[in-house]
Amino acid sequence: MQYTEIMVRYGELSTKGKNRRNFIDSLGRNVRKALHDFPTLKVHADRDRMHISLNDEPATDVIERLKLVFGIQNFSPSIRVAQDMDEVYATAIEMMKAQFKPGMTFKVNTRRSDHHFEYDTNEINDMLGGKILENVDGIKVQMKQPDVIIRVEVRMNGIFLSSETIQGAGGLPVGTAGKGMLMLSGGIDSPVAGYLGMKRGVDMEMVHFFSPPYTSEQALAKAKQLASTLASYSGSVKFIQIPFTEIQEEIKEKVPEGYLMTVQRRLMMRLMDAVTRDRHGKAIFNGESLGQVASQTMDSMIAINDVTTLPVLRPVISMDKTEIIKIAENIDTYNLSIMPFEDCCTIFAPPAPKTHPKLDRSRSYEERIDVEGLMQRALDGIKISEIKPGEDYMNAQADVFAELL
Ligand SMILES: Nc1ncnc2c1ncn2[C@@H]1O[C@H](COP(=O)(O)OP(=O)(O)OP(=O)(O)O)[C@@H](O)[C@H]1O
Repeated sequence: MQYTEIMVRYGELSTKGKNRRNFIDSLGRNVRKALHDFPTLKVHADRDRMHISLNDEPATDVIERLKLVFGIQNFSPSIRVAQDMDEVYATAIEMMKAQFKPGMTFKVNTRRSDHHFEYDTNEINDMLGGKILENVDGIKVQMKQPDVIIRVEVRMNGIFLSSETIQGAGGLPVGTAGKGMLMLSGGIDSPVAGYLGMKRGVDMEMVHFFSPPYTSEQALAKAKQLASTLASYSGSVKFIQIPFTEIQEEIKEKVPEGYLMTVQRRLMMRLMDAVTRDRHGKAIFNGESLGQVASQTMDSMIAINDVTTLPVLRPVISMDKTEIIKIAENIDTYNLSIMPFEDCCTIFAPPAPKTHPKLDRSRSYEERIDVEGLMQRALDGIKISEIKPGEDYMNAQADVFAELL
């Protein structure tokens, strides 16, 4: 069927009282961004619904993009006809025939915003229901949970018909919760944490620590590729890479082995604090899940959180690994995450890190290194780039990958 419009129903934002306008405007901006390469589309957001006029663009491509936009509860591809019941009958019958299977049930559900139209909602339901029964052999009416609901909307500019409701991504429009900074490693958990934060409306920037020559260009490319996958949910993301080699070397030299990991993480957190404040972010996000590894005990969190007063949000904190993996598969980050590239933390990880580090010791071991000088040099070496969905960072490394597979 040649659809003319997609009608979008808002998610949770309908309940947000006076913030509603802000939410609807953000959603409008995000939808336009997601559809920027379809220049003829027209997006119009009103109080209750958003209408996307397709202007002959193929609905299927637009539908795939819309599925990723947070703040959409669901949406329906629709066909606009004139305010003329004969046109309504013909289109609805065609719509029904296109999906009819023996034994199928249906009902008609009409809404009317143009109250001048000659028939009211009950009359339209009855008249159209009757025509469908006459013209589609074997179909039956059922009021409760029918297989198909033919939705009819009578508006000033025409009558809109739809029969399909496609699930949206839910959540809140990206940007409505303010800016946050994700600590993005190459692992499974942090991309999932980023996705979940974005789903709650956070405009997420991706921060990656890397340690050349101990970590390779491929490890960096992998983090960028993960950022590009996450960018599908917001249109684009900032990728902030922070050089971490000198810090790790100095810690390795001066800090006892049991506290290597804790002091490294304190320095990461100090840098996160500085970058987040500098870029007007409001919180730090990471992929920690309680008890998963040595750095993820509550004692470790006390010893590491000590260096920042910003909120450190951990969206996957209470999830099992299998639950995290399920989300990673759904959002298409899993296969990337399991590619075998060394992370800056694993290379400098001690064989037996303290799982319950002491706060006072963490502080005093950290005093052995030149925190200020090291941080300043790392901050001076930061590189920031804009990453968009669908960009390919791995192919540049294709030869190296081919050898590894
Ligand atoms: N190189 C890095 N750059 C940015 N953040 C990092 C880096 N390494 C670790 N982190 C952050 O610290 C968190 C804990 O890392 P850790 O290596 O202990 O756990 P993990 O379970 O392997 O997490 P992940 O699967 O996200 O790598 C990560 O989820 C991530 O948010």
